[in-house]
Amino acid sequence: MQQFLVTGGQALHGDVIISGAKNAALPILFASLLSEKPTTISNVPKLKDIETTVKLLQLFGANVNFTDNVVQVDAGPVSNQFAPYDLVKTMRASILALGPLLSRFGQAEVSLPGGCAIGARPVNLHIDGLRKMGADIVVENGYIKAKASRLKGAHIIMEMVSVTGTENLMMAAVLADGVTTIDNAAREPEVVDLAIYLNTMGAKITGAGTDSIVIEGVTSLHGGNHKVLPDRIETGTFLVAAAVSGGDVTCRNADPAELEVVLEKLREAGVDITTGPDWIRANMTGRVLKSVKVKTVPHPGFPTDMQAQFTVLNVVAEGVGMVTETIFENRFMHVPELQRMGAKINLEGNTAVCQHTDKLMAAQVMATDLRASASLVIAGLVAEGTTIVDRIYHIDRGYEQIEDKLKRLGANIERVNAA
Ligand SMILES: CC(=O)N[C@H]1[C@@H](OP(=O)(O)OP(=O)(O)OC[C@H]2O[C@@H](n3ccc(=O)[nH]c3=O)[C@H](O)[C@@H]2O)O[C@H](CO)[C@@H](O)[C@@H]1O
Ligand SMILES: C=C(OP(=O)(O)O)C(=O)O
Repeated sequence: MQQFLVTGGQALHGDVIISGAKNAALPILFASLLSEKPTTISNVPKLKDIETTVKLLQLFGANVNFTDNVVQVDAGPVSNQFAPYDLVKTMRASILALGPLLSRFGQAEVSLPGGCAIGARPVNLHIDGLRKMGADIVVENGYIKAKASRLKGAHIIMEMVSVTGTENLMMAAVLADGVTTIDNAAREPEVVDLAIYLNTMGAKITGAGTDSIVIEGVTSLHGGNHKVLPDRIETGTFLVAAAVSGGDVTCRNADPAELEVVLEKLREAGVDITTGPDWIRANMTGRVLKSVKVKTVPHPGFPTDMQAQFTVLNVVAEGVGMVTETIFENRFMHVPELQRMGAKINLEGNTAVCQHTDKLMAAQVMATDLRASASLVIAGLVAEGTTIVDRIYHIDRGYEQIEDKLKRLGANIERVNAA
């Protein structure tokens, strides 16, 4: 098992190149199953979750080539619609195979993904939506078994805003008979990127980015090329690391429009934020970090995937900061680990009340999920001594070459094999 050793005390300085978004690349790769023709997807981050997705696509029978952040998929030969537990358990987003497989082949059997450290994470909305489109679905022995000779367009009102739920139903609707409307749809930039990719292949989707998406079914898709949008959460993570360490970092290949609320919160925290068309600079030199109040909500609100990073920001900042989590019921697993480093945080229901902590102290801490891991690394950057972060396979799910990128900014971080 690998660990990070992070020695605190260096302010981050310089430029960092932002990778393509994991949460856009994943649905887009699964969407390639909808076409019999080859497609090429670029700016795909090299991550554990992407490797898992490639394995799943290959298992279904697709020819996949992944070189230099470009994935070529030929899903023409796909003949198997079974997603086994062994692969699905390592990546919840595997549920995104369900919509495309069912829509193109009339059948799919996908393991239930189950919960994870941040919560129960049910998939009832995916199943309900597909049933509304005429699918016959049973859930037995831990598998979702779905059949439909051809899905039919339907009016689906999502009970709650679900990102992958919206994506799964949008993909399923692309080859359905008739028009599907998804109301109370997720508005995340990754949903928009998926719609752009699908439209490039001949789908007829309008309204992505609003809460009402309309999909006019077509009989087949052609091939196409698509470049995945920049990862807004990776961007936000580096901006927070710059702020917390008192540094000056410019994120390149980034999109400020995707991160408006996060940038607003960083400005409120006293960070000098400047932006250009494809860059964002966070300069903290000679400035005082002030605590902020954040509450996670679906896009365009403050993202839950930035919550753990802002918890650390609030611990280091002057004053009392509040972080309220409304999306997932258990997304504070980083709090006890940060407390082990001396962070003054009180959990009051779904709010973390963070008091300014003069000095964080290095400790051995355990990563529990992807963004919790990022928060521990950021804390390590400012703690006194060398922090050991265990279970960094979580961070490898979602951050491409994080230690190399941090080192280039001056951080003292090493990946080692645990003794
Ligand atoms: C691969 C990917 O894109 N992951 C993101 C996606 O996860 P994911 O798509 O899994 O998250 P959802 O948007 O579906 O979850 C939002 C809320 O809806 C609930 N829910 C969801 C589906 C369902 O069928 N029933 C149900 O009750 C969830 O438990 C949660 O409380 O959006 C989350 C919220 O922005 C992000 O944190 C994840 O990084
Ligand atoms: C929670 C996340 O991912 P996933 O939905 O894949 O678990 C995340 O990206 O922070």
